[in-house]
Amino acid sequence: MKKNLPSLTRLRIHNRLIGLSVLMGAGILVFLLFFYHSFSGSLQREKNTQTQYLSEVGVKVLQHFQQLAASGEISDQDARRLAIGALRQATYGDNGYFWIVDSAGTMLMQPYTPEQVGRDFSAWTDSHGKHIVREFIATAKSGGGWVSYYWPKPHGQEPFAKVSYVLYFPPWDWVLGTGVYLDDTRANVHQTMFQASGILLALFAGFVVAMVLIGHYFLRQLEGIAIRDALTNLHTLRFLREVTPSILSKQQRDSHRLLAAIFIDIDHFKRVNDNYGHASGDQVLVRIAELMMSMTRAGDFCVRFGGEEFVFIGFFDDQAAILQVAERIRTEAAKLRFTHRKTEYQVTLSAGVAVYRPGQESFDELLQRADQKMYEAKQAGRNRVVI
Ligand SMILES: Nc1nc2c(ncn2[C@@H]2O[C@H](COP(=O)(O)OP(=O)(O)OP(=O)(O)O)[C@@H](O)[C@H]2O)c(=O)[nH]1
Repeated sequence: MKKNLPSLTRLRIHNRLIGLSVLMGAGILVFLLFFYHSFSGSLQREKNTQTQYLSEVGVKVLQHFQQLAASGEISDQDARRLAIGALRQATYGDNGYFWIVDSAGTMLMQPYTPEQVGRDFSAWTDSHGKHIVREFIATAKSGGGWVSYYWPKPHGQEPFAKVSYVLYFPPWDWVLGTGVYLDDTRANVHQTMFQASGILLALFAGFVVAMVLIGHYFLRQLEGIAIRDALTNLHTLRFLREVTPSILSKQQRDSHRLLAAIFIDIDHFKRVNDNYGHASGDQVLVRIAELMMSMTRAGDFCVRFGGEEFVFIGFFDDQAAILQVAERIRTEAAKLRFTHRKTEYQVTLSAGVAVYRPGQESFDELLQRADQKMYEAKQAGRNRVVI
């Protein structure tokens, strides 16, 4: 009999592991959705803060040149020209740039559409009909802030949703703005999400592999506990219950062979414990178990049924073969020599044999009959096999 957990138990454990993995996968998906939602929100806020910060830097550049003019180092006209020149060069990010209008709505600087410079945009509306330049001026003059509108990207015609941070520079009566296109932010979110999902999926895969390996390890440990008796290393009664259906179906497949149970009980075992101690009793149990195991062939197996009761389950060609095995276990057991503090002692055992009657009885009834035969062996004087 293979040393495996019964298939039903294995199936249950596997189903639980699969269920756990599916649950974890769903958890990761929910986490990714939540992450996507909160990350796109916070990235948008972060980009908005950046545009504010850049506008403030832009105003500092204006201040710098304005102060040079105020100190007389350069003319006011040169200061304005140099400031515009510096900010025209200062592009950032994917499609970021500075622009400047005056408070009358005239475009003073736009790096990508220089033909617009000098034109009056005060009445200009974006593709959604919004008077954006008026809003720039009003927002900037009231302390600065963000304005949403539609504007083409550098080197393009099609307008895209954009958010600009606008600030007013009173000395020159200029409005300066910086901005981000919302779809650029979204593209950033998608790229980051793609990377994050890759990392998470790799971690998840690693976790599943680790879980399978750890699960496999504990399964092996459990198999050992559930299948084998700790003292004798024989199969447990629980294991016998689990494999009963497969024993019976094997019997149906090999119906020409006899399925037999040999019920074995050590005679006067209580005396061994009483006379030589429990550890000696354990030693006897271990040696008898080893003896039984040595008699097994492929398909047979031995079970520790109770304290000093064992069952040998096997398939045999005929009744003589069953009796031969039962007798060999009995006679070989009687030859075993045990010692306790230089005192030598031996044990005998009684065995009851029953052959399965297909269609007439259950497996439990087979065991009961074997037990009954063993009882008869005890009654008849012990150290014998009864069939
Ligand atoms: N050492 C040891 N003793 C055990 C173990 N399990 C059960 N026993 C002992 O086995 C003994 C069984 O005694 P009984 O049921 O009276 O049977 P017996 O003395 O073998 O007498 P018969 O079966 O009538 O021949 C008890 O003393 C139990 O304590 C075990 O794991 N180790």
